[in-house]
Amino acid sequence: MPDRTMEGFPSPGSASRSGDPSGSVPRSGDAGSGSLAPLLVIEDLRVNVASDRRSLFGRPDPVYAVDGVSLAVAGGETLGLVGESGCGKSTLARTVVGINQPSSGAIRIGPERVDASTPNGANTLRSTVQYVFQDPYASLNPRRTVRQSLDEALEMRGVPRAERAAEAGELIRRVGLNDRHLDRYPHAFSGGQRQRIGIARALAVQPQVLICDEPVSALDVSIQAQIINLLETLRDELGLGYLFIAHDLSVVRHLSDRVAVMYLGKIVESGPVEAVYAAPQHPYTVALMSSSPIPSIATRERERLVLTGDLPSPKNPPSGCRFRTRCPIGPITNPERQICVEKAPVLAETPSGQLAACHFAGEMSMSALATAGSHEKE
Ligand SMILES: Nc1ncnc2c1ncn2[C@@H]1O[C@H](COP(=O)(O)OP(=O)(O)OP(=O)(O)O)[C@@H](O)[C@H]1O
Repeated sequence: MPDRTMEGFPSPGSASRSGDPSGSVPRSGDAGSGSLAPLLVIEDLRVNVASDRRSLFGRPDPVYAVDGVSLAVAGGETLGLVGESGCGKSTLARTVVGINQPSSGAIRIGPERVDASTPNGANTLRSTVQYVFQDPYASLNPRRTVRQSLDEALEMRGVPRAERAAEAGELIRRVGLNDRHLDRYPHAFSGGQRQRIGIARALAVQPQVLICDEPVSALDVSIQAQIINLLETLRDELGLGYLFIAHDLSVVRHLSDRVAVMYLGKIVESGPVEAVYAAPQHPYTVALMSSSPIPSIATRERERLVLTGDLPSPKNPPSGCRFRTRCPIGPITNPERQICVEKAPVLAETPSGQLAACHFAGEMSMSALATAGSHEKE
């Protein structure tokens, strides 16, 4: 297994992890959990973010911020989710925990389909999947001490009152704080400590899956490493599955077994993290990777692929391939690229073992960037 350790991210657990599915071939058509039994399964999920209020002009047209996404996360593994701002990562994550309602598709916990709009489904989700927010301060009640916040979650789990103090102590120590922190309010803590408390609160319900939505991007770099290491340790010790959303590709690479790349509401590439980082098959992934300062995926004389234009709006996605308006493969006027205008590509297995949704998958590589049209040298 390749060494995934990096400066600032000592990784005691990852070297000995035997369940790494990097070499396994995911099921065709989704970003599946490789050879491990999936805990959380997202099937063909669509999420309409248009307001459903009627106006004089009737109901607005649907706006699918998530449009046909299938993913799976197994216990003890991390699925990284990357893509530029506005591609739908948070909408997907919020739908999985029941904050947003799906328009269609399914969410399963193991074999059981859960519907967050029913009391039973909401309960199942709350007790199995927990959200770790980018800003833990926003998720902690400023008027409650840490003990009170943990107590609430422990009560929800049905822990008897007499046992809660001991459990709260265990939880706070598990995240690297200590008992004297329990009777303080959130404002008394630093950002990193608050994130530890947010994680302790998530753990209090004994979830199986954590949705980590940019959990370290608001923290100082030195603190980021500590929180990443804590998440890694918890995953390995408790067998948790993580859906890990981040912009920092180095962090995603360090923590993830597999990675899924999202563009305008759809997964455009997914696979074992080493395969995707070493040889991205979708031109969007190539562009993302080329803009990231990760030494091992950069050529010696780094080439940077610069995408032109902004991410289109999900209100009005391009026909055919959604990436075609920014695709660096070649002019869309080329007759051979008509297919990109006419037909939406589906995720299909590539020779290198990952899935990519591109009619020309693999035609643009990191090493070919030097000959690509829109690139810069650093
Ligand atoms: N409640 C809403 N009403 C209207 N549009 C929305 C709503 N929620 C999300 N969107 C739109 O859906 C798209 C996806 O947003 P989302 O926040 O999920 O993206 P993201 O990838 O998580 O971005 P970031 O990395 O900046 O958090 C965006 O175009 C956004 O404007």
